[in-house]
Amino acid sequence: MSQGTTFTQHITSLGSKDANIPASLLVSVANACKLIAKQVEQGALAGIIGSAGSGNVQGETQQKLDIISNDILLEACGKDATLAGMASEEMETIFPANKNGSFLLLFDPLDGSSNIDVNVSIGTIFSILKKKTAGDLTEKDFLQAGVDQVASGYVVYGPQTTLVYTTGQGVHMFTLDHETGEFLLIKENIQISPDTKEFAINMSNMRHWDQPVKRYVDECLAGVEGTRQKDFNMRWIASMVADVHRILCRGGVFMYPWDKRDPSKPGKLRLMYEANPMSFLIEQAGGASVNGKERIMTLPAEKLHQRVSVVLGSKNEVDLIQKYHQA
Ligand SMILES: O=P(O)(O)OC[C@H]1O[C@](O)(COP(=O)(O)O)[C@@H](O)[C@@H]1O
Ligand SMILES: [Mg+2]
Ligand SMILES: [Mg+2]
Repeated sequence: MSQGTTFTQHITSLGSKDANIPASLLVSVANACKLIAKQVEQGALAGIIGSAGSGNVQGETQQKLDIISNDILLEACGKDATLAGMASEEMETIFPANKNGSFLLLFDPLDGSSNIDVNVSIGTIFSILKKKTAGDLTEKDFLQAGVDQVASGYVVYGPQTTLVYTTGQGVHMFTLDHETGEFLLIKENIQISPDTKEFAINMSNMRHWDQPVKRYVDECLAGVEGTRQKDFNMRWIASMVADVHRILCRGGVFMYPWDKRDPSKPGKLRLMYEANPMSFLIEQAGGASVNGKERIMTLPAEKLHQRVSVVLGSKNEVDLIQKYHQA
């Protein structure tokens, strides 16, 4: 399709050929994200800056915008007749929608919460599954592996508001045009270069990492004089959504590995609404996504708020890190 095609046209055209594509639901998600973008742009003028003074089920302090974004998504998507129910980082359990709905929506309503107050890119991440069994909706309906996703994507609220999505037919990127209020196509079938000289990791956790991650980062830092024989650059935005966006645009590797701070936690990021949707996009763009040893998209889903270690991005780098974990 040509540049300038609206997101609604793009997804409706795909949806008209395949009933498994949640076209109307994706349009609802995009519309909700336009409303969130407005709040983000207004910042302090809209009274959205600062802590909400509450905590979520994961023990994290909620920002006002975490809650506002969650409410906007519930309200805008709950009306969609094809949606059976939702789950979110900000809600302990599931939120039923329509009895006859056939899709399930999971989201991180606001990713990069620590960046809200400092005007750095943040985003919304979403994953869509099919409801596989008839009857009342339960949490179990949501516990599906990443390979079962029928769509995923994110919207990044940065200098531009950009929507990226996949339904398993490539990865496509749209930018919000404030004149028309539409997301307009800017790039179709994005591919990530298999090699990179850029890595993203929170270096302050270095002393807590496992040996394979230490080895990989040490080798990057050794530059042209080391075994990799090339200089690497480091970027860390601390919003997964913005770090993944950079990787889709120009390659790179992103890591949030398991570390010794709390050995009982498999990682910081959440499988169902952070790692799985991003893995679907990355794989569709020719990259790879693993928890160190295994492909993230085939990991069994055991809990709504399950955590996972994440290594994703340019294929050759991810393969190397995986090899170090298997050594
Ligand atoms: O504080 P750290 O270690 O830099 O963590 C940053 C990571 O945490 C996250 O902000 C977690 O997501 P939420 O903001 O949705 O909780 C990721 O986006 C980001 O990659
Ligand atoms: Mg997040
Ligand atoms: Mg969040």
